[in-house]
Amino acid sequence: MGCSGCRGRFNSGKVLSKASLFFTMLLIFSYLFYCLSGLCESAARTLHRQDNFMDNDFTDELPARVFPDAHNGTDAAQVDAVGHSQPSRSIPVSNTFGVKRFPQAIIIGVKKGGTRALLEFLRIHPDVRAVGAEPHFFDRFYDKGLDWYRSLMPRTLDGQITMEKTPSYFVTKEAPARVYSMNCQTKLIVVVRDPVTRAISDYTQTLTKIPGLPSFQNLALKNSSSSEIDSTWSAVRIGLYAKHMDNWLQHFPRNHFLFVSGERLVSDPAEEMGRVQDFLGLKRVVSDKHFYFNETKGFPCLKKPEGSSRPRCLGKSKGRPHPDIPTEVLQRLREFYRPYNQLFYQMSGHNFGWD
Ligand SMILES: Nc1ncnc2c1ncn2[C@@H]1O[C@H](COP(=O)(O)OS(=O)(=O)O)[C@@H](OP(=O)(O)O)[C@H]1O
Repeated sequence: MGCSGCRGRFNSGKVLSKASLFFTMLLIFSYLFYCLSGLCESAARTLHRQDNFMDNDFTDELPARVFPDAHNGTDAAQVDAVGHSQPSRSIPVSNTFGVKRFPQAIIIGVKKGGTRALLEFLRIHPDVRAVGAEPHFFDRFYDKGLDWYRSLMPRTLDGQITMEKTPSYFVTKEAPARVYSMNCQTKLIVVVRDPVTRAISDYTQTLTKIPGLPSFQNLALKNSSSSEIDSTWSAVRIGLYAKHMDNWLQHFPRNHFLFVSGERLVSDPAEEMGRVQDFLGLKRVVSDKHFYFNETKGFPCLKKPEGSSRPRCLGKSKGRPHPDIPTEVLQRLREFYRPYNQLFYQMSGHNFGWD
């Protein structure tokens, strides 16, 4: 009895353990099948993405070294329709699939051109994976070595493109040779914007950090009695696109570059994204169905993705109101930039119509 009871228990135990083994195997196979069909990867990416579309004065300017979590978005804030950050509630997902690769494409500039918008729009694409924060490897942290740089990259599966954006590369003398020595096939994207508005945008950003900053006109002109532009001021110098481009063209052929219009990225993001996807050899997945114009923000934002409660705009540091600048100073700046712009139109093969 005891024995049969035991046997009985043993038998039912055997049945139970067989059943549980069967269900465990079933679970493992289903999970493997799910992952092999790429679904678990995209689920993980969805969670990362929701975290990564955040206020960018925060991520843009924080190098990877200081805040490594910004790269996978695990400690990020979410941004609502008008750019208010909210604490992230999603579960961090550790993604161990794929391989960390050097970026095949880099957004190298220009500062305040619309680089964050471009990167975040690209991240909707299932074949693009990008670092959240700016790595600043080719300008500030080059001595850390290529292995350090690669370690910052997200893992990618075959066929996916790794990307990063650091707008200061465009104006860094050493950057072209350094990028070339990493990979001479690197695709380079430059988001350009009218250099006058770009300078004001740059100044507006500095003003938020240094409230007692002299006026724009004080900094832009060599002295108050002359109308000579001070091209040593970084806000002015960065806008000499032809000069910086010349440095890049010493190392890379023209067909390695794509010039994105910062203005059109705002007025017609889908069209501009079409060009970018073609350049990267990607299927045109990001299209007008992903965007809507947010009246409060005054900029295009991403439509509410499936399963998310909120549409997504860039953070409040993107699309700040600019101070009024005297007309004669604007006029003077336009004259100053005109010859450089003309040269840049020739170099890029595109007239951006800033004059
Ligand atoms: N969709 C959308 N939403 C918000 N802002 C947008 C968008 N598209 C382009 N822009 C413009 O991007 C400008 C900031 O450029 P960057 O992201 O390159 O700045 S940074 O260099 O990374 O600091 C930012 O400049 P400011 O308007 O001067 O703030 C915007 O004009």
